[in-house]
Amino acid sequence: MRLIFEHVTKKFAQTKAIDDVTFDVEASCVAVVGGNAAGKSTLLKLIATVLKPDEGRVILNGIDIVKHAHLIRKELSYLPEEPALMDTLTARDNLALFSKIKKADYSEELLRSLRFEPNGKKLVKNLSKGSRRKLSLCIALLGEPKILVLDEPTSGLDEEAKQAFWSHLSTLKEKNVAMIIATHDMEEMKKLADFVIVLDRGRLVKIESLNSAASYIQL
Ligand SMILES: Nc1ncnc2c1ncn2[C@@H]1O[C@H](COP(=O)(O)OP(=O)(O)OP(=O)(O)O)[C@@H](O)[C@H]1O
Repeated sequence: MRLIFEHVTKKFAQTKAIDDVTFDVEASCVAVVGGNAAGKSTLLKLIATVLKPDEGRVILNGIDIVKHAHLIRKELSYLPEEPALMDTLTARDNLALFSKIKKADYSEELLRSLRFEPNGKKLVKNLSKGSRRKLSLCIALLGEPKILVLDEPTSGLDEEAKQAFWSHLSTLKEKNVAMIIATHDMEEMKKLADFVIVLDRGRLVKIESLNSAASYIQL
């Protein structure tokens, strides 16, 4: 994956959530880190084409994603920090519904690999935070997307589920799935990521390579 940010700014009223960010990375897996309100979720939303920049361009694999959002949306799956689930349906019904929307069946193997055992009768609104997270992850991974944009994917997961998830991502990386992940789980991310992008109050403060095979140009 090649991801280019060219002088990208995104404002909310007076707040510059992303402030003149510029980088050019070629990598399979990019970690986005920073403290609260650093701009991580906003950066991911720009890549997922949920938001448009006020200034600048975002180019993903040669495509200007503001001009051609529909092309990127076909290949990309986005897990928001607060995923929208159908609360009044069961987990299985959610999986069936999102499978239809994404035109991709879910497999028992996927559920097992994320340690998710959906309870037949419970409605999603009554599930624990961790179970809701596992369900959201299963939905995000439906249909074998080529690019994953994941916002705090392991938040609320227990240790076993976290390990299972990182190991699943590692397998996907071997299958050439590209990933951009905002996380506080840096120990695990260091094993997976080729680059770490560090944000602070909307500014790019550091971009660090963790893998000599990956490359970047900070313009
Ligand atoms: N929809 C919005 N309306 C107004 N301000 C927003 C909106 N989204 C983000 N912001 C502001 O933009 C800044 C960056 O927010 P963002 O959610 O991108 O940060 P973050 O690094 O993901 O934070 P956290 O780790 O706390 O989730 C914050 O000051 C936030 O209040």
